[in-house]
Amino acid sequence: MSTDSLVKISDLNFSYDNRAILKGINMEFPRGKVVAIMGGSGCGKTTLLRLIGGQLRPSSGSVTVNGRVVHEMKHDELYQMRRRMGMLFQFGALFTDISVYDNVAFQMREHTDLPEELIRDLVMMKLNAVGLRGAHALMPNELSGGMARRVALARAIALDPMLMMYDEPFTGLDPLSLGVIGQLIRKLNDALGATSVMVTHDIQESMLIVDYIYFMSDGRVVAEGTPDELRATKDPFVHQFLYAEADGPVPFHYPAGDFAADLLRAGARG
Ligand SMILES: Nc1ncnc2c1ncn2[C@@H]1O[C@H](COP(=O)(O)OP(=O)(O)OP(=O)(O)O)[C@@H](O)[C@H]1O
Repeated sequence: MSTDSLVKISDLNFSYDNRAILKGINMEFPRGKVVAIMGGSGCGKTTLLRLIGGQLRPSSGSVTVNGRVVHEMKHDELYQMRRRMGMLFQFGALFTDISVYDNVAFQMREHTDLPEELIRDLVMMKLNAVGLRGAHALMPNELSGGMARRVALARAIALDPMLMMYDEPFTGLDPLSLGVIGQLIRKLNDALGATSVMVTHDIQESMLIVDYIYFMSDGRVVAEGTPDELRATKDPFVHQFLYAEADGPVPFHYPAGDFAADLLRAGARG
């Protein structure tokens, strides 16, 4: 495993009251990689993400992010770290009473002092990256489920996170949207120079885009490897998860006008 991992999880144990949820977890997320965590319902995947984000404290062991032990961070340091994490949760709903544009601008306005003209350029770039620049004026109720997920993705990358965490990013999507979101997760990770971790049940989609997969069962890592290693394995647990299905090509960009004109209009507006 890489010695230059953004996230390192060492002998991590976590219990709710007396109930052990995570039992001696060891994982590494090397910089620049996309890692999937899979496993049955209730095996502790979401709990693990919350420990990485510092929302929960380990019973023993540690999570290290960017060289710092998360549970040893002071309040301010934790806040700074979280600003550099993008999180996309399955039900991470958009604000319904403001436009697509304002949803993406929200984080930038909250957390930076950037002038509105610059925010506009950045919002348009983020929306362009998810193929929805042309949809900037729409309201959330005018979007399909897949489009809403893409806007949430644009919002999650608004502040150029070093670590992206996805919790079930594919749930509830049709197969075409699912393929688009999967490709986007990979593309955005690489474009941002970020590191991504994705909790998911969708092994088929994950195998196409991730660098490494951890399988969890009952709070433990029971199998791990690259997609190629997992395809070749005889491990019955891994086999149980594997199945084959193909997705077709989809139009990526929502219809949009000229990008340069969109950016230039920022000047006229300011
Ligand atoms: N706040 C809490 N208090 C007590 N137990 C909890 C709490 N949150 C989660 N649990 C329990 O911890 C276990 C692990 O939950 P977690 O959400 O991490 O699982 P998961 O692997 O993400 O499951 P799923 O795939 O269904 O989302 C579950 O048995 C759950 O009931």
